[in-house]
Amino acid sequence: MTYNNPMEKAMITLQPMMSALSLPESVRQLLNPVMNQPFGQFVVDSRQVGQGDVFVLLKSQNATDSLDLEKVAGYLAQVADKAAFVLSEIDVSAIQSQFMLPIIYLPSIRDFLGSLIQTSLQQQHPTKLPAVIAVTGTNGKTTVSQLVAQLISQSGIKTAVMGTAGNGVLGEKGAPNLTPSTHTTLEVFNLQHAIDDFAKQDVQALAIEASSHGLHQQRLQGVPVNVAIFTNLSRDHLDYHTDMDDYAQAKARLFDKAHFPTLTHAIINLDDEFSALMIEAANASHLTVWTYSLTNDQADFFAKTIVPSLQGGDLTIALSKAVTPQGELTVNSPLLGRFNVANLLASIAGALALSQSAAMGLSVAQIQAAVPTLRGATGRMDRVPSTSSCFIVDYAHTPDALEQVLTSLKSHCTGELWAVFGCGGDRDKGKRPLMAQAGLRLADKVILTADNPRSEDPNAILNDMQAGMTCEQHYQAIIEPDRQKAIEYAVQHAKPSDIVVIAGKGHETYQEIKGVRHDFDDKVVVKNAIEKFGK
Ligand SMILES: CC(=O)N[C@H]1[C@@H](OP(=O)(O)OP(=O)(O)OC[C@H]2O[C@@H](n3ccc(=O)[nH]c3=O)[C@H](O)[C@@H]2O)O[C@H](CO)[C@@H](O)[C@@H]1O[C@H](C)C(=O)N[C@@H](C)C(=O)N[C@H](CCC(=O)O)C(=O)O
Ligand SMILES: Nc1ncnc2c1ncn2[C@@H]1O[C@H](COP(=O)(O)OP(=O)(O)OP(=O)(O)O)[C@@H](O)[C@H]1O
Ligand SMILES: N[C@H](CCC[C@H](N)C(=O)O)C(=O)O
Ligand SMILES: [Mg+2]
Repeated sequence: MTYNNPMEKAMITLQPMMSALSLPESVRQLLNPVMNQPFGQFVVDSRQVGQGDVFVLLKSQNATDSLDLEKVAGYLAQVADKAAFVLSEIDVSAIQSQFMLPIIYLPSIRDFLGSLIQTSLQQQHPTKLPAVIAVTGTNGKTTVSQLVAQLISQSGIKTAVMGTAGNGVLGEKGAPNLTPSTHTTLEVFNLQHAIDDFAKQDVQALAIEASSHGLHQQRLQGVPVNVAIFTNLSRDHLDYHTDMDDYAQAKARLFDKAHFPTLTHAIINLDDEFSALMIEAANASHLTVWTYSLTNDQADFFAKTIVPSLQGGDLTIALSKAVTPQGELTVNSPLLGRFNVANLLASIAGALALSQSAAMGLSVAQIQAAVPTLRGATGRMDRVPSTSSCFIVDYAHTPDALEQVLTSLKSHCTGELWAVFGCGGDRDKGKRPLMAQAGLRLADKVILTADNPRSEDPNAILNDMQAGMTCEQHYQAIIEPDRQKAIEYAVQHAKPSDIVVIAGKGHETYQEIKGVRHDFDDKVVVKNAIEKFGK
């Protein structure tokens, strides 16, 4: 996404924006020299800076690049003849004299950058921003954000969604019309512009995924979040976060009013061991906390009965008096998998909370009516039609997700359960053997293959996955680095009563090998294999 600044675009100044921003006095003073300097817009990438723009220079997340002044000098040289001035997170005093433009050092800029961008957009064309529900957690963010968006949209409220599977406004009957996204949580500039675009289209509600990277890097700063949802926390991203505690603290930021002053409600999964940390953060911010659970009848949203099937399940959900005097909700859910009952509870709670927070007038009855019409997110527990075996494309790419998926499917499987999956390159290596072990423990037949190797050697990733495997497990697993061949093998050899799950790439339409993205869509490959082998 790029936003050009055509010369005819009105120039603005910082001065009139000040009353809408709560900036520390020290920051205001630092900004004084450029307070009345006209500019076009804030831009965070030197390559996209147009004439008269402000270049916001951010520190790299890459440890070796983070203070590489030679690289930074290159970025500054690129904008020197164009930018009105520079706001820098990096101390460039050692090279500043090379450039004839004002450079203001603001090490805390991420604390207010989103608000700064949003206020500048508001100054150019005022809009009413949507009410926002943000979803964090290791697994289930895309699913919950899409479900909650559908529940709200079905009641006639114009709703948008942003996340891994794409960004867009929900169309009629709640079908999302998504433009592919570069990130689960966009970087601050693209995120604020996307929200501004939604506001211009009169979007009233927005469900957004908050990744731990996004929270840690403050990409969501300035997003007016009303309701925050926590799904769960399990091993992932320990290439980026130092340990599970650091990872959990990043997630907990979403429940802190110091970061999101517009928060009113927190929706928290009581079944997760990190729920206490999230509840603590929410309580410290005096939020209304609603919990949900599959096992604990003290939760505000409790799945009292679950009758699962391969088509979804019949549920009775007990609602606490703190939420509604209405008591119980009986629904038929079209979503496959026990964990999707948890996702549904989170979504129902989120929709009711957003309605309360932003006075949208959504009723429990409206939500109940919408549940049977819900569609799961594409590529999550997604059945590919076949006249024989059951083929499912799923996005499990963590040990816990794989375990949840296989456990759910095992209970419906009268034949053998197959799992075809790999692990992504340039991502947390520690999860590789854990994913393999989850597959080997729960599936009868396992095919280890490539996911997105990115810059890594696919065979090296497969070796990491096989670390610690016993002789018996080696016998149980087939290793096939070619993902298409792996899928075709499973489709060809599956018997009618078998269930085959192809996990890890879900909605993705590419496979990234040595930095190049090749067309690859698990659902298309499965469909073609079904045709090829007459399944
Ligand atoms: C680890 C990580 O999050 N990296 C992100 C980070 O990269 P970086 O700091 O290394 O970027 P950089 O290239 O050094 O640039 C630093 C700054 O200089 C600027 N720059 C850079 C080059 C240039 O010529 N001129 C210039 O001004 C950049 O715009 C940036 O502001 O900032 C970049 C720009 O915003 C992001 O694109 C990049 O995401 C990378 C591609 C990535 O793969 N991120 C993944 C891990 C991620 O964020 N994933 C989560 C989801 C995880 C999950 O849910 O499972 C997500 O939210 O998508
Ligand atoms: N509540 C849950 N608990 C455990 N596993 C889940 C849950 N919901 C979904 N999953 C599993 O995780 C996979 C990814 O789900 P989803 O895309 O909704 O998660 P996400 O948090 O958005 O992932 P990402 O970090 O890639 O954005 C699903 O395909 C399913 O296998
Ligand atoms: N949001 C996740 C997606 C992983 C999907 C999997 N297919 C892979 O490429 O590892 C990540 O960026 O870690
Ligand atoms: Mg996601």
